Amino acid sequence: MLATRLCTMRKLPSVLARKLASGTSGSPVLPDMSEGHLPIHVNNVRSRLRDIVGASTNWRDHVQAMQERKALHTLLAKRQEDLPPRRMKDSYLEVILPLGSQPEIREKYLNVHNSVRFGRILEDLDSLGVLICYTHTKQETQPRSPLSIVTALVDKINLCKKIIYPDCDIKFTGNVSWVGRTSMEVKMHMLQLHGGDYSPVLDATFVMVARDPENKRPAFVNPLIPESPEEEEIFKQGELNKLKRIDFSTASLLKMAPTAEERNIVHDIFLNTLDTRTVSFRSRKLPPNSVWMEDAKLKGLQICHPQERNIFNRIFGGFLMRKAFELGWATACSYGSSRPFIVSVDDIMFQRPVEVGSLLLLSAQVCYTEKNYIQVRVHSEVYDADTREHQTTNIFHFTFISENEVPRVIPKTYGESMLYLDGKRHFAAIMKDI
Ligand SMILES: CCCCCC(=O)SCCNC(=O)CCNC(=O)[C@H](O)C(C)(C)COP(=O)(O)OP(=O)(O)OC[C@H]1O[C@@H](n2cnc3c(N)ncnc32)[C@H](O)[C@@H]1OP(=O)(O)O
Repeated sequence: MLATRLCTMRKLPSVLARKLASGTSGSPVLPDMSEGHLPIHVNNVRSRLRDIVGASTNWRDHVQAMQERKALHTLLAKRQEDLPPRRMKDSYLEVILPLGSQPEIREKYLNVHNSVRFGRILEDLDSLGVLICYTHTKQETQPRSPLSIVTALVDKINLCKKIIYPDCDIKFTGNVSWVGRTSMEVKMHMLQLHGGDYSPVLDATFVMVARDPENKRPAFVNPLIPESPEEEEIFKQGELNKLKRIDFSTASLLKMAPTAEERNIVHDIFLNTLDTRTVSFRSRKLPPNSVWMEDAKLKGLQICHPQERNIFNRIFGGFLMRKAFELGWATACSYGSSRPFIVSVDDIMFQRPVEVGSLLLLSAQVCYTEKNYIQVRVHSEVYDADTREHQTTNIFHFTFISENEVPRVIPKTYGESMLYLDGKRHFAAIMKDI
């Protein structure tokens, strides 16, 4: 039994590893070092971003820096057609996180299990994604970019390694893979050095949106021209991803009733939890090896200090992801009573910016389980203490695999049943992907 479980855990990553190695995950754009694309040290990514937009390094100067950015408004293109098209390789970047060769930077990335904190990787991916978009939209004649490029969506991050080693160099690569009018899809890959070779660890797809210098209205970005049949394929996939996202959101359980099959699932769960000794719809009994959904959640609060701001003086998306991931991980850990490993992150929507000074409330809920897998949803909202209003800022979806088989999570109310079905849909989409 145990051997079968271990096999399942190993099989999942190797399938993705083969996909990554064969390039089917969308990375045929080759590094073109001759065009000046030298690898960047991870510590320089954010300083480069600050230079590109002219962000202040001290919070006390942020109002003045924002005023100066306002003046860049005149540099925005009036039509997308006025902007020169770019190739995929124009935005290709490589970033090195030298955990092996520079031990002094390890501490920031280390967790207590002697592996790398995935939350830190989320932060690095977010900064790199934005830098890739600035590289795509760079105009040689403009020393400062008038664009404010923000993360709108983490479409997916699929991992093919359970452990990220804290003492081996990491390389991130990525480029813009699809462009709309004001939005850009970015594909990124992370590899780790073992025995002289870099092997794949994860691949990620983010969507970034360009806004005006005050971050109030959308702004046009340079078109993207695919140059080869492989790039045509990647571009087409970007188009399909956009349509898939629209379909997924149209069929959202917040807008539409569940399908007939899903309704049956919910009703079966209801019947299985009725107490047969009392003829009542109200008397519910937890089946063996199960946990009520209401007992499978954790909450957290974050005060959003200026230290966590991004280059636009809002809270850094990577920080929000790290906090949500860590709460999600703790929830999975406490649920499964063993160490969970992240398998996939999908569909993180950044619905509205989080202002510096906000009170950020995070709620993590185990919403679906299957064998060793735990699907966790983290909801984040800002709370305005003056008006007592709550506003949702993000929804995060994380899939973990636990070392042991976990109990089934059981919804009791209709609302919980919808969360369960939403978690099941996310889980099914992930399993199809890997
Ligand atoms: C260190 C530096 C890092 C900096 C990075 C960050 O930290 S950023 C911080 C974290 N992120 C944020 O704070 C962003 C918060 N969210 C927002 O501000 C907003 O929701 C948004 C700007 C993303 C979208 O605003 P709107 O919905 O009003 O935008 P609008 O409808 O005009 O659409 C503009 C373009 O975005 C696309 N778009 C909007 N939401 C999308 C989504 N969830 N997934 C995919 N694409 C999306 C649209 O298709 C359109 O593209 P086309 O025009 O191509 O058709």
